[in-house]
Amino acid sequence: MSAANVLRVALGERSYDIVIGEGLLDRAGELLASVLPLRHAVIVTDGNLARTRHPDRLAAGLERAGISSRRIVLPAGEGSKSWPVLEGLVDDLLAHGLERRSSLVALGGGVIGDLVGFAAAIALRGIDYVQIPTTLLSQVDSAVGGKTGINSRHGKNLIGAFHQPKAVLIDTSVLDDLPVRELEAGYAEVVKYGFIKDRSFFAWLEEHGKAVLAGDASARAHAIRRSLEVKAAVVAADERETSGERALLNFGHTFGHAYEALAGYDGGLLHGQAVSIGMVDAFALSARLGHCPQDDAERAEAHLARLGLPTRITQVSNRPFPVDELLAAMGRDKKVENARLRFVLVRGIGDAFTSADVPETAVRAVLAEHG
Ligand SMILES: NC(=O)c1ccc[n+]([C@@H]2O[C@H](COP(=O)([O-])OP(=O)(O)OC[C@H]3O[C@@H](n4cnc5c(N)ncnc54)[C@H](O)[C@@H]3O)[C@@H](O)[C@H]2O)c1
Ligand SMILES: O=C(O)C(=O)C[C@@H](O)[C@H](O)[C@H](O)COP(=O)(O)O
Ligand SMILES: [Zn+2]
Repeated sequence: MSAANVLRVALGERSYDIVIGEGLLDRAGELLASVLPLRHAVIVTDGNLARTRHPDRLAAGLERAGISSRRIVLPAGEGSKSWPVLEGLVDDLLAHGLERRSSLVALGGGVIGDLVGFAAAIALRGIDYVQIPTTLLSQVDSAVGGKTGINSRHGKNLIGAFHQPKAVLIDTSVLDDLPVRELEAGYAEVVKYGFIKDRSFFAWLEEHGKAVLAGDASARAHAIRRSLEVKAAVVAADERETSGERALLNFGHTFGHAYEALAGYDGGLLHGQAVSIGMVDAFALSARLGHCPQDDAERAEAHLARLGLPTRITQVSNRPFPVDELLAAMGRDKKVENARLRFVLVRGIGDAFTSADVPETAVRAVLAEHG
């Protein structure tokens, strides 16, 4: 077991640590003791993870520090970010004597993290929870920042709450079990940080991205750490996405969420894949509007393609994605203000900004060209 490194998310009284290292599940009790006051935890995980050794490792790790646990296993997949699954989860918690000082532990990818975080936000008007992310996507993105929630038939993540975790425990070794397709999808959110904030990180990824996906421990550790540094700084600067800074983390998501909504949650299109395609659209839109050099747009797309990520919706779906339906879905984006869409655009790789000054004709042109 290698030494852990720690990153602080600075949010005043809601501040918390992200602890990163290999094999940390086995040390969960020692590392989480200070945030589990009742010495008991409810571990919520999904059916795929339940078939791995990780829930047992976590329970044993907690037990070693005298912390008992109970387990709830939910169905795997995006479909679980729904009212029925949320209701079942909260009902189970209440039926088993949940108390105000009880803590939930989300062991899983972004689906479990978003859902458990939301359950924690609303049960007894808010209890504590800890994130133990097990996918690349959740380790670099969803476990941090307190965006929790479920999907609606009206759109992605439209119901939820900001509710920060008490701690985030990242055991990078669990990624060894993650299917390659999931690893690649998570990589989209890694490269997003380079696109929006850090051109030299992007250049590093061009050189080492393949090693990250191949499981090279040192490359993986650097990619996760740098991603979290960017995310933690953005979240600390704009916790509730009010100043525009946090909206930068939504790069590619206005397009991506529209693809996900039209594909149907659990329709086989992964969030990271949709974000990859959406980021290519956002680069094309930025270039079309004269903000971004065409060379940068091409360099970004080439990298995603080389790393095995889709860059066009037609590569991952045979279904039609009519431009009017995509635009209607985009109109339900949470960044809409006065019925006007706000886009995250780039001046080039590493320099993102938001703009409401985007003619619909330009968006239509990008969608028509890329569909
Ligand atoms: N809250 C946020 O800030 C935020 C950020 C990004 C994405 N998200 C959300 O995250 C979700 C996507 O998360 P995801 O990509 O982690 O998907 P996921 O949670 O569905 O996990 C992907 C798959 O991998 C399996 N799995 C998880 N860990 C595993 C492991 N270690 N070994 C083997 N299998 C494992 C899961 O069972 C699932 O089948 C989307 O709903 C997205 O909207 C939220
Ligand atoms: O943390 C954020 O802020 C993000 O936007 C991160 C995104 O990667 C993530 O997909 C998030 O859930 C999208 O947020 P939403 O507000 O558009 O639902
Ligand atoms: Zn995302």
